[in-house]
Amino acid sequence: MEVAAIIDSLNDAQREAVSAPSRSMLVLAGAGSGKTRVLVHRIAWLIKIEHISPLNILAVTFTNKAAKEMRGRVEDLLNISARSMWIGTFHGLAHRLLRQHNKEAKLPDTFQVIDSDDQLRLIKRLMKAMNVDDNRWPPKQVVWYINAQKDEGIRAKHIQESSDVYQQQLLLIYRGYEDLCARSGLVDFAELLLKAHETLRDNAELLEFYRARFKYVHVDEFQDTNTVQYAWLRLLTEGQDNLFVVGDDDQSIYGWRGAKIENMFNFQKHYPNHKLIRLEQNYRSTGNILKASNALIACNDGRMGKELRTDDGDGDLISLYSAFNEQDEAYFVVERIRKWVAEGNLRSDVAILYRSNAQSRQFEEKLMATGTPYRVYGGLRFFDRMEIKNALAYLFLMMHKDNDSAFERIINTPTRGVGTKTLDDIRRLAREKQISLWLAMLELMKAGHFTPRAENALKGFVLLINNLSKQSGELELYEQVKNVIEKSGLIEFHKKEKGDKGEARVENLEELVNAARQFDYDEDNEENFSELDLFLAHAALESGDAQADDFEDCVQLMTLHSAKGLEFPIVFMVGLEEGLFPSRQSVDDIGRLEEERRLCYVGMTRAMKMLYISYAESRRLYGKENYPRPSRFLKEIPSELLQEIRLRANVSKPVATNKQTKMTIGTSGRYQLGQRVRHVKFGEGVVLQVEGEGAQERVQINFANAGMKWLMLSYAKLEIL
Ligand SMILES: Nc1ncnc2c1ncn2[C@@H]1O[C@H](COP(=O)(O)OP(=O)(O)OP(=O)(O)O)[C@@H](O)[C@H]1O
Ligand SMILES: [Mg+2]
Repeated sequence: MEVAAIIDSLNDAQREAVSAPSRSMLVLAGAGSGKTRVLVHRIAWLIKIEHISPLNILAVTFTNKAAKEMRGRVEDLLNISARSMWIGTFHGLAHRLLRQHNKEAKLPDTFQVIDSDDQLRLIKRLMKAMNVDDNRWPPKQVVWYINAQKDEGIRAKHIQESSDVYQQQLLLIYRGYEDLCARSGLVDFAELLLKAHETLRDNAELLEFYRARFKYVHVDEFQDTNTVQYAWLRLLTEGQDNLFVVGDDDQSIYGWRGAKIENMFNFQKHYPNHKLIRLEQNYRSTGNILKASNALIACNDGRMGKELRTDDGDGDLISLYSAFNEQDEAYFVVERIRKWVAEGNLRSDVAILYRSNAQSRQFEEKLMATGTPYRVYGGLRFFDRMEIKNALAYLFLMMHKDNDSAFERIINTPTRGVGTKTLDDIRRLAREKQISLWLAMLELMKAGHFTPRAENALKGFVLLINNLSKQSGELELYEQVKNVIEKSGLIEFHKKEKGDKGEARVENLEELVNAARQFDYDEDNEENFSELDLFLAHAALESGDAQADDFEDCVQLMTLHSAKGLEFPIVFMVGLEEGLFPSRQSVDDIGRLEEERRLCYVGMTRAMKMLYISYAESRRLYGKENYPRPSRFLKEIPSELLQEIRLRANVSKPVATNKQTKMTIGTSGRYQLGQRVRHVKFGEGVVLQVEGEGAQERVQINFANAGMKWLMLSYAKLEIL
């Protein structure tokens, strides 16, 4: 009976993987073949049938959302709580380990995690202090360099001095950055992983402890592990033959961030006793979606080779829409969604997937204009929003006065009359004496260095922060947050802002109080850390998708990267244009191009029932009008699987009746969307929008040679073609 509950809903190959006697295992299989499902059922099997304690199980997933889901599904299968099981992302688990063993890790017990944004600020400040030319060494590239070293397990001390000026400077900055972080107890994301690895590697006792504890180690999306992550897994499992990984080489999409597809080959070498299981049945997508995805990925070389089939029918053809421009593309998508919802379906069935975050705005605007609830995953995460980061900075600073990045953020937010000169003086002293900005400020105040006006402003600030920290001891976590956003003046500050923006910021700040109220840390051995500290670490690590569950039924927007592992009945994959997808940077490099193709494969295989692909004939990108060619990936999909959507029948009609959108057909009725016209001077073009009435009637036309133009109809002589 119990066995049945765990393996009945699996096919033979899945069952074999789930119920195999303990040993290392590689489940190598394409998208939607049930790899993640196998992982969940394997864990349930170990606990229920093999009577393994959840304490002995470690599971690494790719996102916090996936981790939550995994825990939930195991609990559902077993009807028990799996709280004691370590399950999370590599970063989350590394953080947990470092928190519990900060002494062994040589970190102060109040170390703080900084996100990529903070990291960039820190680098910028450091480079300024070091007088480094940021044209020659752009800070973003410096950050990239440092993280790339850390992902490979390389510290500054491992790098040889170089006679190359450029390289040598990078090394000096890396060194300076390591010192700065060590001095101020700051840990960036790459550092979390590296430090977690070093801590285990260099502490035999600790390593023994964890090896004995984690008898069963599981990894989802193994193809996207980087060097340090894999080294960490190896340390934990050495000599134990208990590493259970699932992955798909065709879905490796984080090479640009240091992920090593080779880890899949390395695994086979390092765990010679492993069992290899292939899953070949796809349970997610229709036959046509699968055929199209298979054909696309077949264009890559050097694959490990996999077959995928489905017992499902062929389903609909894949719809292809060629839009005039990015606005038209968004109209099309949003109208299709409205139709879907009007037919009684859920909005959350629909995902819009794009290559770059900047593409989301068009869709957001159209969704907003039509009153369609939506949610953007990734992108600007809740905790990354400016007002939230400001509030968090107050919390940081009241806990840790030496947190310079928090200090910089709020010393004059809300504005309190601290000028650049005052701040520069503080920075200079801090640099000279190697002390925190906070201390430097106090010293200068004591010395009577400032003008009375600046002095007053700073006094107010010191009083505020000191009072906040004094009060914090007596308050619940959410009360502390509430106290901070009120007393700091942040709420007032944003209330005074004009328009919706300020209002939205105030709402977000209030939402932060909610987030604190709901914050629930379910981990043991946390005596070192206050609840507020844990909350702040959570804010740095949380990828923003955890809150999604609480929202109403909404359309899901996300980048292709963040769609990994997920599935949706309807997928719109947009912006299939050369230079966007594949990205501009990848088209000249075969390795990167193949990674883009895998990303396209990931996108297509998210779709269960319907897949829409679109591209725009003209697109504003980075402030410039472009006329891109359709993506080469479109040609790699067999044409008999594609169905082109004709514009007039599908777009102009529903849009025309919708008063909330700006697109109207115009009062004269002479011009239709998509109407081809000729202008004496500009030549041939296509009508995109008509606005206004009578003498004011204007029309927007995309001319093949002259680009986009608005013309007054009463003047322009247009010939209808
Ligand atoms: N044996 C099965 N019977 C019915 N449904 C299944 C079976 N195996 C998997 N599924 C379903 O198929 C879908 C895809 O499964 P899952 O997400 O585990 O695939 P995956 O291999 O992890 O995909 P990806 O590579 O995209 O991460 C899910 O909805 C899952 O519940
Ligand atoms: Mg999966």
